[in-house]
Amino acid sequence: MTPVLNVENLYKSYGAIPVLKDVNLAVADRETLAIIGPNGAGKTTLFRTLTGEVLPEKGRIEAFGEDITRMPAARRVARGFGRTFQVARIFPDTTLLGNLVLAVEARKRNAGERLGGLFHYKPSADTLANAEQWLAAVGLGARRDMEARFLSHGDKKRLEMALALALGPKVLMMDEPTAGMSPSDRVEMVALVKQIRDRFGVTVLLTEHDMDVVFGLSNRIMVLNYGQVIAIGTGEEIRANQAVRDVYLGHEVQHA
Ligand SMILES: Nc1ncnc2c1ncn2[C@@H]1O[C@H](COP(=O)(O)OP(=O)(O)OP(=O)(O)O)[C@@H](O)[C@H]1O
Repeated sequence: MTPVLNVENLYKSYGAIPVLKDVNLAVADRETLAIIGPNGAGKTTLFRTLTGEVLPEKGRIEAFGEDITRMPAARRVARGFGRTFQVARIFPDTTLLGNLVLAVEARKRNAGERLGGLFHYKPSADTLANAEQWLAAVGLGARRDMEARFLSHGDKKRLEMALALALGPKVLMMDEPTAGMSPSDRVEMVALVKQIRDRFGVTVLLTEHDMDVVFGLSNRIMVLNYGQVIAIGTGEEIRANQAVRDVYLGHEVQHA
């Protein structure tokens, strides 16, 4: 089966400093893969080459069999790459429902549908129903008329997830989905991601520092160190890997 994502010999440097050194990776359909490693290992850079925010100097990225190495980020979204950010990107002064209406309409526009004019604009019943469906999917249905800025940090991340889902992703890319969250919000986020991926059949790629989240969510884990892949495997394999223990997990993993 063609992998959802196939990365070959990806190389990126900033000035004289190589940040990704010939990274190879294949991600299977519906897999959840976490990219971990010490600070500065290149996780965010790798993530951004996949979303299209950073262009590699060498190597190739294929998605669903198509070469997307130089494809702009917006077109990747239209190809099925959804994403969330370390700091949730939402529309703070708009209601939750209003946020979702914008996302649903963006998807329709991507699909070539014509929407109403700028003046006298009113979302269609279909758009509203869709928007409500996504809010409900992340557990925010009851607060549809609240302005987004009043949500807690954890709920802003839920809203952002609904925005990403409303664009119809096949791959959901999450940059530190639990950054800055309380332990209870983290547990809820893990449960939500599991529920979403099983219900909608999405492939999930994430970077994350919290090892409970990483081991709790992932089918496979990739470990980067100084821009090189030092290990890739299941949670058990990664826990048992001496090189990974030496550079990253240390004694922490013995308690995980
Ligand atoms: N735009 C840039 N210009 C110059 N150097 C950069 C740039 N972005 C990242 N770097 C450098 O590239 C290296 C890898 O950074 P990257 O952010 O990808 O690491 P990371 O593994 O995500 O780290 P962290 O866990 O701290 O987020 C670091 O040494 C960083 O300082």
